[in-house]
Amino acid sequence: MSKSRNFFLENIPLDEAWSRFITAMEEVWAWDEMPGEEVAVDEALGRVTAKPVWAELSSPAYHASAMDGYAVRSTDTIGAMETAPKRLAIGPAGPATYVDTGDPIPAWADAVIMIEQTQHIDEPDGGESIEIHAGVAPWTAVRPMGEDMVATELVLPANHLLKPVDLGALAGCGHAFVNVRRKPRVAVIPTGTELVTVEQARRCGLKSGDIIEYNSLVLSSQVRQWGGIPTRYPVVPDDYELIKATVLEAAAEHDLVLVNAGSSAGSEDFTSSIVVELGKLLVHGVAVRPGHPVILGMIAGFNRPVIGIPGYPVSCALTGETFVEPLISHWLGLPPREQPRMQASITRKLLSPIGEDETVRVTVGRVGERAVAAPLSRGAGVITSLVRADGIVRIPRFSEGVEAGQEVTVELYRTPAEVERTLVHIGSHDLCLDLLAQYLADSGRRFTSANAGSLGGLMALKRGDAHLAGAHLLDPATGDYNVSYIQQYLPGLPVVLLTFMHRQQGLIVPPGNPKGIGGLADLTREGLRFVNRQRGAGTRVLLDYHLGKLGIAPQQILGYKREEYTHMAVAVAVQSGLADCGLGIAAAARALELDFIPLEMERYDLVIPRIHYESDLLRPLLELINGQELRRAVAELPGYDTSHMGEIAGQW
Ligand SMILES: Nc1nc2c(c(=O)[nH]1)N[C@H]1C(S)=C(S)[C@@H](COP(=O)(O)OP(=O)(O)OC[C@H]3O[C@@H](n4cnc5c(N)ncnc54)[C@H](O)[C@@H]3O)O[C@H]1N2
Ligand code: MOO
Repeated sequence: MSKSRNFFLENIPLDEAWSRFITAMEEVWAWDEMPGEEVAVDEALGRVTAKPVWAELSSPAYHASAMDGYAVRSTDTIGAMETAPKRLAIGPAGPATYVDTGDPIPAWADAVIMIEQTQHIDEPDGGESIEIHAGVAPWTAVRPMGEDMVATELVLPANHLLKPVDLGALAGCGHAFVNVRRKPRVAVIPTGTELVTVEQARRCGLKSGDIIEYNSLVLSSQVRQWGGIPTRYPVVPDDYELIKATVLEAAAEHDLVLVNAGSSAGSEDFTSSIVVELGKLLVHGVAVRPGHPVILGMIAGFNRPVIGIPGYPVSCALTGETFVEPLISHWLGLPPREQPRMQASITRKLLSPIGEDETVRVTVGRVGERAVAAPLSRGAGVITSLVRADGIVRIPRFSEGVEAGQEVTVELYRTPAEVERTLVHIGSHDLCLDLLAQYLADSGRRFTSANAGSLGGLMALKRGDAHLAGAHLLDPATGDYNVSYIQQYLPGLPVVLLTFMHRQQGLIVPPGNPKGIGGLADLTREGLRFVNRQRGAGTRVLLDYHLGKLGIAPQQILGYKREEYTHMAVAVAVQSGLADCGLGIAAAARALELDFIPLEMERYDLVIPRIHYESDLLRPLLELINGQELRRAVAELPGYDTSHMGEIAGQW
């Protein structure tokens, strides 16, 4: 069998891929629901019934008193009135007998009178009785036998996911054990010579090319969450025979084998060839993105399905959701999981290739009357895009994308109630916003932030896509920040300009400043490579302002046209040696242990439309900005000054 690389990736629509997979499983009975097994009821939470459950015993098993009081015959109480009370002697055979809530009522009784509605009388003859002032209807305050469950009655159907109350009902009607579907056993095999465990990384550090292995952690946790039993295998290096042997061993003992990475066309991507050798390759390449190079196949002999899961972490997690979850649900007799959905307006244009269903991760919030969805990073390696995602939007393969402002359906990872208490920030990003988010969480608010640069933030406010925008736009003419930009770009929109903090901008240089850079005047030096920020970024405006003052033209600077989108990206360019310096904030330099040459404290404001400024939703944010706690936390970060925090720098 050839061990050569497989360059051929198909583009099979998702429905077609599923139908091939299901047909192949049906042929060998691998698509059948899992068989049942008996488990004790106190072990059965989250399991799924394999058979209907019928009550063994009735509950209650006798006519029970529903109240503390006296059991009576209802006929003995007829005629009792406020003006003509009746007396009933207390005795074991009636006409009145004391019972507690839950006690069986005597066979002769058919009702209970609550103790508060009786008056106790000591009779002269030493006997006791009660006086009642109203008659009672039959079965008053009595829980008749079988009120809850009658023996032989259906208590739970088959294919029912057991909740805590279900377990109570099962025990209550006499079941100590319940027949539930066996949990599917799923092997999770991470492959890749570059992979190291997080423990190894902590012990020995990371060498260039090392990647911390965590996809198997994600996949096995997904499997467990969806009701299967994962086996997380140790990393198998990129060795054809080793991977093959592991897959075979796993197939013998599991219902499903997941092989992670090695799914595409690289020199060490063996999974598809191994599936061909061990059984049948059904699909290699599905028309979805991320997750395109997915492999679906069957291992002959054991008749086990195998899924080759792409290595990129986002592709891996989404392939789990797309293929593993529905399979486990089906085996357990459950319908595929359905996320709550909502309509939202997308905050920016998204282009998407025709021919592939694309899954875009978004944050979601409600800004005024509109729900808005802001796209997160589309990189298949950016696991934090899934961590931060409030939901996903699917762009169908027939479409070229969506326009800004277009309505889309979001499949939510959160509850709609969480979306309602979300503050949406679009604008320039700063570390302090993360701090703000932490503090806001204590007040029950979520804070999502999309980095669109200062001007991008103002544009988002104009479209009604955000509650607030962080901005640090210097006006070269006045030396003031943001005011003239708001007047120019947001005419007619009532807004409040609230100062958040001042932060140190300066030149980020390698440790020890090897090129001896002293300031912006040095940027024109022969051979010195600069890295710039994108147009519309406040930092870029600041640079241009100072270059103007120094009489330096952009053409004089090598790398002026090389643009990065965040402070961190600038710092990374310097750290990796791609540039000798870049303009950015002190915090970014500090994060990568780079040196920093201070240039100027710039003002960073929050631009907030008045309608949101005065809303209940934003009140905790204003309280934080005006309080001491957040101020102290920001002041502790290097390069920040909080002496103007909370001042109103303008309002319109
Ligand atoms: N020439 C082509 N190259 C690639 C194609 C293609 O069609 N033609 N497809 C791209 C797409 S799309 C994806 S998705 C990836 C899939 O890659 P593989 O499944 O072959 O996985 P690797 O290349 O081994 O790894 C990709 C990436 O993910 C990291 N990784 C792998 N396993 C883990 C793990 N267990 N935990 C954390 N991270 C992991 C790995 O180190 C790589 O960085 O292929 C594209 N290329
Ligand atoms: O399919 Mo890959 O998963 O797009 O990144």
